Amino acid sequence: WEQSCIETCFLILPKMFQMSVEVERKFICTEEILKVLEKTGVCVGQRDFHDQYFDTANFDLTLQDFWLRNRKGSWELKCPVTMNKADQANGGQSKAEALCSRYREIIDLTDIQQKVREKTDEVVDSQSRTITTDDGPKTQEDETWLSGMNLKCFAEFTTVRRSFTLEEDGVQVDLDQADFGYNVGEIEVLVTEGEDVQSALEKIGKAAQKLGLTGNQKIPGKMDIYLQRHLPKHYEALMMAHIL
Ligand SMILES: Cc1ncc(C[n+]2csc(CCOP(=O)(O)OP(=O)(O)OP(=O)(O)O)c2C)c(N)n1
Repeated sequence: WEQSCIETCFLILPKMFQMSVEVERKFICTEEILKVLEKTGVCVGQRDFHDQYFDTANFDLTLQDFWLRNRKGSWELKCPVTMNKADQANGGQSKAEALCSRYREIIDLTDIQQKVREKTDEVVDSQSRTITTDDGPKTQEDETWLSGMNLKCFAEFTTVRRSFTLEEDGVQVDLDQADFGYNVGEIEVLVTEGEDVQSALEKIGKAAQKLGLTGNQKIPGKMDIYLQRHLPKHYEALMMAHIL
């Protein structure tokens, strides 16, 4: 009993708290929207960060909608979230959902390496190539595991981000300026995995209305534009696979 309590407290609980799902809607921030945001939101700060994104030469991760990045020295893996039964019963993708994206974020390096191995091994298996199992040391700074899994940096850029909070519980609005010349805003709500995503979508819908967002087209993110401009082959492969 004692052992299982220790495991729950030190091994399982911390990981449960890390399993967050990010629901977000991107938008192009016009002068009018900025005015409303500055009036109704609270600016919680400005920061800049450098992102490096990694994949294999065959785009094995991104073609499965997995996005591995290093931001300011920390590893993050964004994984696609499949629709649950309640969402399917709700009639599949609603209008609100069509404008939003949702990803599960893994930040524990061991979990990231395991998931990446799983995702790239599937591809390796199907092509009958040799599987590399020794991933090397597992510290945030040690990057030898990347070459062990044939991962290379394919994109890197710096973003200046201004963040605001809105009245709605847990709604954050970020205004990003990427150094390759693309500005994009996002309304974001974090939910714990398994929680009802519908309430997050509703909050995002209300925030969008408040800001006066019009149009019902999904707005491209920084990576979409980066790939389109700098890596057309990779971009085309992702478009063909309906990832972007
Ligand atoms: C609109 C849209 N954007 C990105 C993707 C896929 N995708 C490409 S790169 C990528 C990873 C990060 O994308 P994004 O959330 O746009 O970056 P950022 O805002 O800097 O991250 P945050 O600070 O919020 O964690 C994804 C999920 C998609 N399917 N649709």
